[in-house]
Amino acid sequence: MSTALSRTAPDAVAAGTGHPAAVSVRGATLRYGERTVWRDLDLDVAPGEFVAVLGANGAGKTSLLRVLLGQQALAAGTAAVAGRPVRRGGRGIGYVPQQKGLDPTTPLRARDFVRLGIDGHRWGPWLPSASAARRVDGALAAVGATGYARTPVGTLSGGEQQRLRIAQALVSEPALLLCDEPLLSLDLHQQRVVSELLDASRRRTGAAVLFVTHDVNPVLPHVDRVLYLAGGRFRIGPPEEVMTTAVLSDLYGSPVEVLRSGDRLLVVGGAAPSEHPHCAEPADEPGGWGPR
Ligand SMILES: Nc1ncnc2c1ncn2[C@@H]1O[C@H](COP(=O)(O)OP(=O)(O)OP(=O)(O)O)[C@@H](O)[C@H]1O
Repeated sequence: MSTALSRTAPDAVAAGTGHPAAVSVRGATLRYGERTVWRDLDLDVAPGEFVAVLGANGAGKTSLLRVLLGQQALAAGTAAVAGRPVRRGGRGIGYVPQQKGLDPTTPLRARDFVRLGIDGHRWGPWLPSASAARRVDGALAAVGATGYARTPVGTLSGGEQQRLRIAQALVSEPALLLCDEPLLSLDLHQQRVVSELLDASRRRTGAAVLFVTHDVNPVLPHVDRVLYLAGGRFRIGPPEEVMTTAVLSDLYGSPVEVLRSGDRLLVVGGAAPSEHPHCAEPADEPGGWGPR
């Protein structure tokens, strides 16, 4: 069932651009074996648009990013990036993967790790390039990592490594940024810095942002629309349309309450209906007050 509340991207980023959608997903169904994770998903993301992807553990958020990266096939439907069918290794996508600590022995300095975002796909020796080096310097500075540019990445803290992943995703100025819980491990100040950085970057370059998160609050000021996945179904629209008690209760098929405190949202309750016993437990509900 298609449950888009507002299928059209905001005028400010969609109207009159003449460009294909940054992301276009049609009638998409994702299955792992017998299990349907989500179905009949329709999603258009305009260049420059910031879409937060929300949903309980196991709702299929990371899987959606993997589909757009060409790493996961759909059971039905189509997915295109910048007007072209998705394919593995496609250029023009910056990806911040879900965080995993880097091996302490990883033989890379921080700035080399960031530079992989420019030429990591190439075989053979790196060609020194002044402009690539300038870009790396700029990306390091933007995430506040200049001070440890020469430090081996594996010896850095989780938050410091996370800043480098974000710099690596931004350094090539991609047309599409896929961010999988990019604020994890970051302190409050860095959460704000990184959220504002992603927002400024998409405004400057016209990159679309798909931002998977369990807490919409840190990015709420920047979000154009929310894609909420639950129990194989979805809702998409501006936060004020999707993040409501009525809409989320309907989506989950059980009582959910959305509370507001100032400009922050708290989602209480929610048990994702599931076609799979694996997912039949009450959802660890996203959308909480603040950083976890
Ligand atoms: N390669 C795979 N083979 C089989 N099942 C998978 C595979 N990848 C993911 N799944 C299952 O699909 C479901 C969705 O996984 P996914 O990682 O996309 O969820 P998510 O919404 O990102 O969850 P979380 O919030 O916990 O990160 C999960 O139940 C997961 O176990």
